[in-house]
Amino acid sequence: MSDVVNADRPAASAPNEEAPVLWLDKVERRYTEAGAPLEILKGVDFAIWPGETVALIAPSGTGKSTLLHVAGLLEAPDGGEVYIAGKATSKLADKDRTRIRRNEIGFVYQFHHLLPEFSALENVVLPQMIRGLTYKEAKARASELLTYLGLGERQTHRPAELSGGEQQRVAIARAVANAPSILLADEPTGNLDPKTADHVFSALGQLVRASRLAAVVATHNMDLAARMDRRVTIRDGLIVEL
Ligand SMILES: Nc1ncnc2c1ncn2[C@@H]1O[C@H](COP(=O)(O)OP(=O)(O)OP(=O)(O)O)[C@@H](O)[C@H]1O
Repeated sequence: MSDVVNADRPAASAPNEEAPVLWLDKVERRYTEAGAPLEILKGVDFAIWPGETVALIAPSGTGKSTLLHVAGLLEAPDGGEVYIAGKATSKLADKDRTRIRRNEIGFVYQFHHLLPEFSALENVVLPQMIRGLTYKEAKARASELLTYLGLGERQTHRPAELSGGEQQRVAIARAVANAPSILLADEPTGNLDPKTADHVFSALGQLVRASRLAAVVATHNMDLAARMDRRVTIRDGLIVEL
């Protein structure tokens, strides 16, 4: 039980006693540049609870992507611990970390990274089949999600036949296809015009609330950030509430 959060709760207090779904406990991350260490995260403490949305607003180069990569188990921290649903992840075998990432975490990037030769529907079906669902099951869920996001009539279109906002909504459907508990988004509307960004952001918010996802969204858009539950920044390698 030593890897389960109990006495050692995160400093931030939840509105109720529910455990945070993601907790970064004194997380450190450094790179080496020209032989010199570059300290990016210097002991980050950050927790987020189910159903919560947090905007991460920080200047370029301060470590937003690094933070999302570490939180999403794509990169290991150099110090500290990342807890997902109360479970410490740093000492897990690669295959267990991959399983947690696949089951619990959805990613949305600035550029959608959809597979160009597949339809919108197939792009949302594929991650579910990788997880072990049958095509029929995966298709039903994909179709339901795309319809929910206003793409019911666009399911058979390939990415190149969709607008930027539509492509990004497909990417959101793909990110949540396996019903993760955490959504990590890196500038998900950064590539869109303001009106389309607003649309995509609304769709994202609706989905997050309906599924009680915990969402961390890195954005430079203050209007969109204002619509989230909390806003944080990275200052001197630490997360600070705004
Ligand atoms: N693999 C790496 N090796 C060396 N340095 C890196 C590596 N990845 C990131 N960095 C450096 O770490 C710092 C933080 O990078 P990161 O991508 O997390 O910033 P960011 O806040 O997301 O920036 P942006 O808003 O421009 O995307 C930058 O100075 C970057 O050059």
